[in-house]
Amino acid sequence: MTEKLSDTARKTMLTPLQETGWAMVDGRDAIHKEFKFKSFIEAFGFMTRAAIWAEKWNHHPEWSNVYNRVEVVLTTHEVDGLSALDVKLARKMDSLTE
Ligand SMILES: C[C@H](O)[C@H](O)[C@H]1CNC2=NC(N)=NC(=O)C2=N1
Repeated sequence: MTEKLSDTARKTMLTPLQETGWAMVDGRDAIHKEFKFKSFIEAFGFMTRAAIWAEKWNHHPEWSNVYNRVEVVLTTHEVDGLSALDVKLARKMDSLTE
């Protein structure tokens, strides 16, 4: 059963993500990050690679793409807030840009 991140988990798990550009969404228990790429094709390729992991983990982002930018919001709808799955997917997305 997916659970909301505890307060202590938030401190230990979200702090490193803030260092890579993730931030809380105002008014939502969710995190967001804008990824910027050299081109539309690079942005779309990132989305394709991330989509494979999202499908594998059955945990999907709320995201939009404008040209070379991808805006990503992560939250867990089942618990109406952040869970470990959001942290996992955020870390994976960061790794897919390297
Ligand atoms: C039925 C399906 O397993 C659920 O709707 C999954 C799909 N992907 C999901 N993605 C996210 N971000 N949160 C969820 O609660 C969620 N639930």
